[in-house]
Amino acid sequence: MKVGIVGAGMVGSAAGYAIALRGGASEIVLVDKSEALARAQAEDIAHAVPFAHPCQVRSGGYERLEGAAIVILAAGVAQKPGESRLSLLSRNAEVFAQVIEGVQKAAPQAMLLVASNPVDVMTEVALRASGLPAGQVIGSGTILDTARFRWLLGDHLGIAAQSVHAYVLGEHGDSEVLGWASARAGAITVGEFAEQVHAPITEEVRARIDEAVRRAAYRIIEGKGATWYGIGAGLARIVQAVRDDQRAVLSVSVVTPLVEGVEEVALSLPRVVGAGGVLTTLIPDLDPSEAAALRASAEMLKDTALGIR
Ligand SMILES: NC(=O)C1=CN([C@@H]2O[C@H](COP(=O)(O)OP(=O)(O)OC[C@H]3O[C@@H](n4cnc5c(N)ncnc54)[C@H](O)[C@@H]3O)[C@@H](O)[C@H]2O)C=CC1
Ligand SMILES: CC(=O)C(=O)O
Repeated sequence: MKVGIVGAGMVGSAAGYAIALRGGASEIVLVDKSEALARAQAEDIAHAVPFAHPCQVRSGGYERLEGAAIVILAAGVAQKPGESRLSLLSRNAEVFAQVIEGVQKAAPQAMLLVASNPVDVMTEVALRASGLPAGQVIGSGTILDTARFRWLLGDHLGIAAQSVHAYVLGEHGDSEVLGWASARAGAITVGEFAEQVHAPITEEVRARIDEAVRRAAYRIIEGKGATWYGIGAGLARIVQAVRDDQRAVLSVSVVTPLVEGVEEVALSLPRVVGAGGVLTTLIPDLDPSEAAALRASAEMLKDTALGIR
């Protein structure tokens, strides 16, 4: 499968690298407004290929995206320390107007996988600009926040993150909702698991994990200027689910007909992802405070998206 990546900065290049290491594509094409950057990133990633799986890694203009099954959109500006994701909206919406036109000329059928922030609203921007079906314009949404949540829960419980089934819902951003009520460790609730291993999830533990997930990007950006490994791996995970028609349950963002009374809003819920893109959306159990928080997140995203229509 051919995968395009527009925006060969930290996120785009990390995604390309992770896809190459996972064997997620037969060809990867990097496009950037800086051709020199795209060329250098492609050459560097290609040098990892002999240690991984056969894959062509190239760079070039939009025309080189012809035949791509999926194109990752990671172009635009990123947050500066202390800046919120939502503050990037008008600048990145302008970038997307050019980028989506270029992608669609070369690869009109390609599924779009949006990473640029604010990713939920940018997913809606990409949907409206492309005219593709909603399930084929996928935002990485909370795939990264969910990974952070699972990692922290696994660490607290002393088990692999892979054995923790828990999702972050709503916005990929400050209003996101950690789904504690539906969280499972193995086949039991995280609360029951925590009691059995004598590591109770007290209010203090819960608050610590919530803060660590919600503020992760701010902390990492303060320390190293940007985040890229986690999202690179998350984007590669979504590509693999599509490529292999895995029907994996992943928390990703698509424009959703109805969430907690809010219509037509892009946000994250657990969704079945396969060859056709998002195939099914799942509504997890929510306690009343989670339902209210999800509604507030959906309303905020809806209002923000209406502001740029
Ligand atoms: N969804 C998520 O979980 C995450 C999203 N992000 C977002 O991803 C985006 C990219 O972040 P970074 O890679 O760190 O930024 P970066 O600045 O390293 O890379 C952005 C790239 O976009 C390119 N670009 C800008 N305008 C363009 C245009 N019109 N056409 C083609 N290329 C263009 C730039 O030349 C640059 O190479 C940001 O919006 C950031 O907030 C970052 C981390 C996680
Ligand atoms: C930057 C960003 O969106 C993240 O690391 O969550």
